[in-house]
Amino acid sequence: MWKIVKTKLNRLMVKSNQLVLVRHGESEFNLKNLFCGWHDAPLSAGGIEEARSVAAANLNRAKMTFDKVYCSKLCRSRETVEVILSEMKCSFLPIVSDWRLNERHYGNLTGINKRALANEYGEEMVQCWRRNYDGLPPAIDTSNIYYYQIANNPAFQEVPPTEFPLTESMRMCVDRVSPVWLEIKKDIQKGTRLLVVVHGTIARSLIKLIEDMTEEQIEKVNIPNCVPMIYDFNIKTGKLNGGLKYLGDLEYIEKMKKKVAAIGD
Ligand SMILES: O=C(OP(=O)(O)O)[C@H](O)COP(=O)(O)O
Repeated sequence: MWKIVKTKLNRLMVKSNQLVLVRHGESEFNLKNLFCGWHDAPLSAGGIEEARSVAAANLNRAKMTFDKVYCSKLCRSRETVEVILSEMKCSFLPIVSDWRLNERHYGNLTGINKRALANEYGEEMVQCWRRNYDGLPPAIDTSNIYYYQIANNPAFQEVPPTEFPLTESMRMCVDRVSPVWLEIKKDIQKGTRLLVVVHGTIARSLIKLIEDMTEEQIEKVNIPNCVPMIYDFNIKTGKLNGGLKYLGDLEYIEKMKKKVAAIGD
């Protein structure tokens, strides 16, 4: 007991605390270049390997340790957490899975190939749906083959019916993520070391809130799968000590950012 109190006291005396953000490993929908959103696609074999050899390996190499993990209700986020914790030998850590960290709902674009959509509507329209802060895909309806799977997913039973989205812009995502960010920030200021494993748009929403970025700035940010992103905070003020740091091979990270930014094949 005394040992735990002493460790916590030591941590608070250190005066700074780090937050690690990770986008989940490649999902089967990422692999096929399909809009995914609230569809519950599992990790691909490559995604499981990324969680092991990119996320966990870099975290182990940097000797990172955690007290608590946040993830979404989507299995690609949870599966990534499980691989990382197993590789880091800390599967005992508490995991908070919160529906408000689910990926942006891609509306009726869910399940559509990005290149096929660009061929039909043009690249500019597709990039507007993907990255414009107010880009709002058409609402999902029963003509979408994933409509019922999403509506009836038992993992989403905690979502209040009035808040269950049919489509979302990034602005709407930032609004839903904001209260979770305040909870995360409280943990950071208590000295709790956090790993947050989420999705492309949710990581971008958190980055916007953390760095107080403008809409134009966040539209240009693209998040590679499984690359740990680290922020250092002053515990007392809650303010950032410096900017975002990526863990891993910089050439690989730049290549993967470009891949995510592109519409793909
Ligand atoms: O579900 C998605 O995000 P995720 O793979 O991070 O969960 C999106 O389909 C990613 O596509 P985008 O990069 O065009 O926003």
